[in-house]
Amino acid sequence: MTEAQEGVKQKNPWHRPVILLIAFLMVIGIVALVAIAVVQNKQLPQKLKYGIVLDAGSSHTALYIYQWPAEKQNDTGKVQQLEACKVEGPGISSYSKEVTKAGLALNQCLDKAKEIIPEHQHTETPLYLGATAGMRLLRLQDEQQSQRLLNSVEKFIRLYPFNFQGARIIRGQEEGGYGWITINYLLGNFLKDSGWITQLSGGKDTETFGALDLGGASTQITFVPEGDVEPEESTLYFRLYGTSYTVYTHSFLCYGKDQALKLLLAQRKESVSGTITSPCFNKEYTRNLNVTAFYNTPCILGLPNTTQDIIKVIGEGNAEECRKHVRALFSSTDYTLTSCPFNCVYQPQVQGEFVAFSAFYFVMNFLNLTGKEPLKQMKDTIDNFCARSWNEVKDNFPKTRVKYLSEYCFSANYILILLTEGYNFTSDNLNKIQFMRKIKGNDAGWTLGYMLNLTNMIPAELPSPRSLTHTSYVTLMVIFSLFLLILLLLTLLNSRGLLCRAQKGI
Ligand SMILES: Nc1ccn([C@@H]2O[C@H](COP(=O)(O)OP(=O)(O)OP(=O)(O)O)[C@@H](O)[C@H]2O)c(=O)n1
Ligand SMILES: [Ca+2]
Repeated sequence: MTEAQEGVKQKNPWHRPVILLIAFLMVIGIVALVAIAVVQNKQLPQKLKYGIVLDAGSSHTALYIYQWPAEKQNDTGKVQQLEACKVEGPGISSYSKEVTKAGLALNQCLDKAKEIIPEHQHTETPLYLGATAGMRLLRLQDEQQSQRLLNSVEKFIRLYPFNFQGARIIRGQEEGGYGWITINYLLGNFLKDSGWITQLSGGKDTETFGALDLGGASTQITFVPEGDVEPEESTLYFRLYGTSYTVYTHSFLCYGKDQALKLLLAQRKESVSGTITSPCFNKEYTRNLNVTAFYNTPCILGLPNTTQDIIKVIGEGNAEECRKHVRALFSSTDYTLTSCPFNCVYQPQVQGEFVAFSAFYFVMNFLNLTGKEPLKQMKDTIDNFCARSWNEVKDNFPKTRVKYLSEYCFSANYILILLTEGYNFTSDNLNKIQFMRKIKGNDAGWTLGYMLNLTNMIPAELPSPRSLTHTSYVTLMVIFSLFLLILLLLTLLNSRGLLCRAQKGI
């Protein structure tokens, strides 16, 4: 071996500790890259789970089927609505005189659930039935009858193979609270990014949206106020994904759209001939009311003072006048259960964004008023609609159900007054309300929140992260690639320098 060869060997770059360190770091870098890729792309076994909720509302019942990947049940936004089935006929409270029929009516939707959910999972699929304001009113009228009705419905549902968890009347506060959970869960507001990079940096809490629900027999408002929430009965405390929320909620029984219409018509004193005129229906519209059936609600104290069995309602089509009649509902103590609704019920100032669903959406969507139109434009649209004659309206919307169509003039004015004079939205913050029926393919309503809660699918604390979010994954990949590139360059530069020096015999 020549002296020069000996020199090159002695100065072989792989013999230097710095080069060994670089090589060691490169190996670590490669192992890290492979590990990240494996963790990120590992195929989780895809077992799907199912849950069923029956929403027994005052005007109708609907069955919802939810689905989620079993392994990810505590992640936010993983539960999806698979199916919504509308039960034929009215709400269950309408069957108080023929209780067995209430259960029977559910069979079509329950059969559908049996078809959709794989048979081997039927017995493990929880099924809940929650009844709302229609049943709350029936319970006030006749508690035993409402229990008999629920028992009969339960008996029928038990004929199905699902894991039935019982039928119950949910409280107004629960209805509001679960609606609020549903929309914020679907909007991803409880946790914007559950990736561990975000979590390590303290996590980012997002503002929640308030929830506005207008049913047939009650209406709910639920939101996180800026200041304190005072009365205990209007306060909900939630701890979700590591954040505590103090939420204001109130449910106004009798102030759903159908009961409010009854209150409105009960204000009118009928003439001797048994007719009532109302500015809240289109001109030329007439409706015959069966006095005992129509006024048979605990929201109205006593029947109207009439000898007639039938009262005829005649539309006048005047929105401005209609709003005056509606306003009276919010201050009147004559006919209502609650002696002092709205004005006397404590409510903190509305703040932040809101989602308004159910009848809020149906009515505003019909009038093309779901685009955050200014208050003036809302009023003009409603005024124009009410001023149209019933025959013209009917001809223009032949496909819309007459029951809904005939009430849009009243409903729109009711919504306007409820929002601005009941809940105290102003022309400045009315545009913070988004009227929505669905969020990412899921119906907005209390049912999803109810199921999430009862199946313990919303953890109080942050679940430990299992895999990376896409952002975290890409960031890590870029960092490690740069790291490897720099190491490679350093190695090249270093070995070239050494080689040159070796060749020169330095
Ligand atoms: N396309 C539609 C569907 C429903 N409605 C009306 O909207 C109201 C509320 O419907 P919904 O939210 O389904 O009420 P329920 O859940 O049945 O009532 P509650 O929540 O008070 O028990 C009812 O008066 C119904 O007639 C409407 O105007 N247009
Ligand atoms: Ca409802």
